[in-house]
Amino acid sequence: MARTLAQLRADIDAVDRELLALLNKRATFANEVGEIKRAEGSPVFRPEREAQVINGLQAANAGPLKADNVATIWREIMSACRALEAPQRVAYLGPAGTFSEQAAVQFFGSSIEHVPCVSFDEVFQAASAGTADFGVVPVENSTEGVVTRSLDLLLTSPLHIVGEISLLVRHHLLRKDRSLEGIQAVLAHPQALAQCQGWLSKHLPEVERRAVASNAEGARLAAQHPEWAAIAGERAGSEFGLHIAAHAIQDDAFNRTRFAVLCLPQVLAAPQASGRDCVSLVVSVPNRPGAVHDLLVPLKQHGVSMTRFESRPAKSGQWEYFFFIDVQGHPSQPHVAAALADLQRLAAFYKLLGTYPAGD
Ligand SMILES: C=C(O[C@@H]1C=C(C(=O)O)C=C[C@H]1O)C(=O)O
Repeated sequence: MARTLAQLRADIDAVDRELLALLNKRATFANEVGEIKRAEGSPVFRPEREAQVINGLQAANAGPLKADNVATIWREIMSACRALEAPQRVAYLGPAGTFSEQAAVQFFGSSIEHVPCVSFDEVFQAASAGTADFGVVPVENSTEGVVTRSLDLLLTSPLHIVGEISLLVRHHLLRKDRSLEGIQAVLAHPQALAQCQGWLSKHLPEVERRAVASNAEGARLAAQHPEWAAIAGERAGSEFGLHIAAHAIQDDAFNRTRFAVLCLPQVLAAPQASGRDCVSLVVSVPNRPGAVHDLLVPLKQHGVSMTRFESRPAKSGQWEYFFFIDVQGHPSQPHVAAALADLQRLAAFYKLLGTYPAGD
């Protein structure tokens, strides 16, 4: 005979008690791991280990839970276990409600200490000076391309990349009012204004577009000035009590932003191989014909695939460039190590930005 609602709920309650006991047992083990790490002076956060835990569980998952949900649940479990070892302080472009904050929470789980900053420069500074253990900054958007300030800061920063996360970015027009009537200015971070320029030109062609330090800052100001609207995500809207006057106004429905997770090598050295890894580096080449072509030959020769190639002006006034390159693999793999060694030999400037488990 089918069980009643009350019986099923009693079964769920019993399972929850078992889960709670098991989760606490897991947390006790993590605490012990923390003691060993403290004695050794080794890092609390081990992204490659967390990636292996999630990949292993997804492979073992018999369902009906979906693989994505398994990842989300365990990311939170590991975040709580990690916080027992030591709280991780994470810097990002604030205030509360930014996509950077969402990226930080999605990457580290919600058991972190938030260090909201007013600019990307301050995020780098907080993580370099030790006010935060990690920094999270956007590096690339699928509509607008690279986030130039982040790349320029990476070039000279002592921080290295230890992880990445990509978010689907949906921008809404947020306002005290629900209508588009009487809007005198639209406030947002320049990246968001650029990602919505088609919609703005069509629906609010005469309205001033005003760049502010972050989308959440725009939302905060729009909450105080009913004649202003902000472009930001849902998180910022609810944070500042605004209505969605127009939904998903970004020009590309699949608009995504990729964020890099940064820290000092003393906080966390390059993560070991997780099985699905990425290497980021920046190089420059001598200003002669064929130099860029020559640089890429070792990648082909050693069978290393390149997933990104971006150029940034070297600011020398000489039409010289830095190239930001991502390749698949880990330096512990001989073909990757050989390709990187060749690259280093050919480049006039070479800096390894980081080795880390590949994001989604
Ligand atoms: C428990 C550990 O510390 C942290 C927490 C983990 C977890 O909860 O599984 C995994 C890796 C670390 O980020 C560990 O290193 O094994």
